Amino acid sequence: MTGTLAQHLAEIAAEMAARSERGRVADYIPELAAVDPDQFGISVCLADGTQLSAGDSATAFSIQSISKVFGLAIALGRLGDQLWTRVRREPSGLAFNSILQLENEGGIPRNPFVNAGAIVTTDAALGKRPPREYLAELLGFVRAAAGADDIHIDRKVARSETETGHRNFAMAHFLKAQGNLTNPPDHVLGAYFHQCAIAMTVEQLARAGRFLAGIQHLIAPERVRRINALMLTCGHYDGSGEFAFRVGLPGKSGVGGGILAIAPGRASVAVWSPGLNAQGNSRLGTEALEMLARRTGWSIFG
Ligand SMILES: NC(=O)CC[C@H](N)C(=O)O
Repeated sequence: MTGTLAQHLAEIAAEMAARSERGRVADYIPELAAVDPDQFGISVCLADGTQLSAGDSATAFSIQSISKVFGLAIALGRLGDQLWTRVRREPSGLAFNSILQLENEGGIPRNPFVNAGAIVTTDAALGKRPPREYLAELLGFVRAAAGADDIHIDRKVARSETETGHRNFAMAHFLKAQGNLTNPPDHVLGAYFHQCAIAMTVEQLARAGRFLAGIQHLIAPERVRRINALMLTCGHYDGSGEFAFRVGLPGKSGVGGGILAIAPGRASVAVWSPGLNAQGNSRLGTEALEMLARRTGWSIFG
């Protein structure tokens, strides 16, 4: 299996390196606009402990919204099912940063992976603590999951988004007005922007996802199952249906071009290519996962 898998990964990386249509790098966060789109990396951790990688697998990138998965794990650990009184579990059918639904639906975000839902989840994970303390817990969790100490927050990316993230400020203030934030909006967003600015390689990210594949035990299996359900239905925003159709795995994307995909019981997979499709998900990352799922038969739908 590992021999053929290594071959699959090498072939996928070679094919992705040759693509000319690579999507558009996120430019609404100035610091991310400067990333070279000509990069691609993939890494897979298997249940037997093997890890195989190809392409730019040791280059750190901004994990952005993939961090929402780790933040959700921490919020659920602190609040348990109480979190679901403040955020729902339905796909939004709208862009990750859309404000439209929030007023219509009384300040209760559709799910923890759209920005509004992640802002509420971050507020819940913060509790009454200063953002610094929450970020230390989050980094500790990610480092423990990845088995790596050299994972850091890229402060330039965090600052870049703090200076330009006006849509997120608008949402946080609206949530506050609706009584769905306990902390001041700037504290919550300080934590949120810094969490999004965690930089990791696909090798580290694939290892950090093992607990979601059930091949490392970090949180209760019941929570793992639920986080996977949300990744499948909401992890790619208004591209979630298409991702389930093409790849058939729970996945979480970020505008840095990373995707974490989970083959339950089998593997944790991380891909990265900075160019995005119209829904803000990695264009080549999705294509690579589609190829991998087809070749391995890992789709959860058989
Ligand atoms: N989809 C994403 O990765 C979005 C995360 C980004 N930090 C934002 O809030 O806009």
